Amino acid sequence: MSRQRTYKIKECFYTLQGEGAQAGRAAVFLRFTGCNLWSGREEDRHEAVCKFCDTDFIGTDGQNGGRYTQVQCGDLVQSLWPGGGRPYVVCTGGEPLLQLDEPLIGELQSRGFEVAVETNGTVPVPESIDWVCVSPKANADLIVTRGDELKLVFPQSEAEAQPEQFTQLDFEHFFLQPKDEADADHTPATVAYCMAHPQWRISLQTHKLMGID
Ligand SMILES: C[S@@+](CC[C@H](N)C(=O)[O-])C[C@H]1O[C@@H](n2cnc3c(N)ncnc32)[C@H](O)[C@@H]1O
Ligand SMILES: Nc1nc2[nH]cc(C(=O)O)c2c(=O)[nH]1
Ligand code: SF4
Ligand SMILES: [Mg+2]
Repeated sequence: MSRQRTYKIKECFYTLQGEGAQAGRAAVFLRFTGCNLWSGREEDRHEAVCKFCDTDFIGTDGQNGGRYTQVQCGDLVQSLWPGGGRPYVVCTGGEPLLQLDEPLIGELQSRGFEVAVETNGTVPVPESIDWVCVSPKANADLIVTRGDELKLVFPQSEAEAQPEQFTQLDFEHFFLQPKDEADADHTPATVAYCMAHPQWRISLQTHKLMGID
């Protein structure tokens, strides 16, 4: 008996894209389980490559979470779109490119969806994706050097994660996104950097400001 591959989905929900050049646009978010830069367990955070993550991406216990085949995943995403407009799905995680592949992208596109990805840039990007957002991380090999937007969390102390390291790469948009941290407000420093370096725009996490997912 042949077994169909399944995708492990943490959660899937309909909201507005909060960040970057598509901020404000209605989107289905498809959050994949797992990441290559952190286990997702709080007790491992201090030794993770990526230490500032704001997301729970372990397991399949979120809203609409579960293991889905390609067609089931398409059904789920399509069921959350209200109709009208240009259907938009943002694949995120965790690191979505550990699982998202050409067959699933094709499945979503065949249902009329424009397919976006939020990636840390350490995993090759399938050619057919419509919108690529890369968010580089210090101490992680950046292999994705082109795309639609580069969205750097700011500040990061390491030399290799300074904004100047990325300005020659082949992206349409360059964003700095203030690092969301419990006891510090990094917005003023991000504002100052963008004003001093006009190639960069600020990306606020507007969903958090609006109190939506
Ligand atoms: C949770 S990540 C998932 C996708 C992928 N693993 C990545 O890192 O791009 C989604 C976006 O949130 C950003 N992000 C994560 N933690 C953040 C924080 N504490 N403050 C601001 N942005 C954060 C990431 O850099 C990325 O742009
Ligand atoms: N509304 C909303 N916009 C987002 N943009 C990127 C997100 C992510 O976690 O990848 C995110 C998210 O979690 N919610
Ligand atoms: S790479 Fe993305 S999902 Fe992974 S820990 Fe960092 S911000 Fe979170
Ligand atoms: Mg998020």
